[in-house]
Amino acid sequence: MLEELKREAYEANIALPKHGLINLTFGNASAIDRSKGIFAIKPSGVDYVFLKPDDMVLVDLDGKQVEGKLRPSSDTPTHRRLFLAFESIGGVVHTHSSHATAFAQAGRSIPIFGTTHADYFFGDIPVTRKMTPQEIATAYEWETGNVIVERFTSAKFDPADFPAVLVNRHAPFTWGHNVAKAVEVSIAVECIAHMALMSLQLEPKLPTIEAELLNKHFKRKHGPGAYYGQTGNC
Ligand SMILES: O=C(CO)[C@@H](O)[C@H](O)COP(=O)(O)O
Repeated sequence: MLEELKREAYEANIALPKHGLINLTFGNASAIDRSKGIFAIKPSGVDYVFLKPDDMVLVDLDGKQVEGKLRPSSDTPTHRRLFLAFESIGGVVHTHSSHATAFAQAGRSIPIFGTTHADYFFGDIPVTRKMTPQEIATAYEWETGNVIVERFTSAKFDPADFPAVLVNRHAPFTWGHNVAKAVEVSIAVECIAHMALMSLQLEPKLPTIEAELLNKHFKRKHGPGAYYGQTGNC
């Protein structure tokens, strides 16, 4: 069932190590078929080297596993929470890319210092609050999705303008109109985080980008007729 969806999710998952966004079995990617309310996600704990398209696990939006011999990713409830909250997205990616994860572990958003950043995000890449001991001890992965949704709802962020978040003490989650776009955003987040870290080393008091430059770069990429194709490494 849904062979094409499983293939799409598979391609996104194997792209993560190819772009240096994860090590070992960290990270996961998922793609949703909105017409069926089913998403395909990486199986838990399987080395990316051994992954096959048919290993992808199918889960519905109620959290029920509808197909797959293997256990779905441990982060499946987080992906599901995001698919339910952000109805325009078609794919979610979670990585542990080093520089973006450094900002997440430090509880820092990624400040917008330049046009590379402004091409993808309409401002700083936000970080969530820390999760409470209660949230960690109960439905941790679902609550991880909740703190992301809470961050976006409280700031009135449009998930299309900010297709990424840093989960405090954890790592980045990204999304897009399809999972290939979510992979591209994950590549951009890691590039931008690395540049931001180096910029802060060069100038610890560096102010964020001027509004006119942000508007010019973001709007020319995301305005009417903008090209949404996938690019390679940053
Ligand atoms: O958040 C983390 C680790 O902190 C995840 O990246 C897991 O390591 C992925 O686990 P599975 O998808 O293999 O269950």
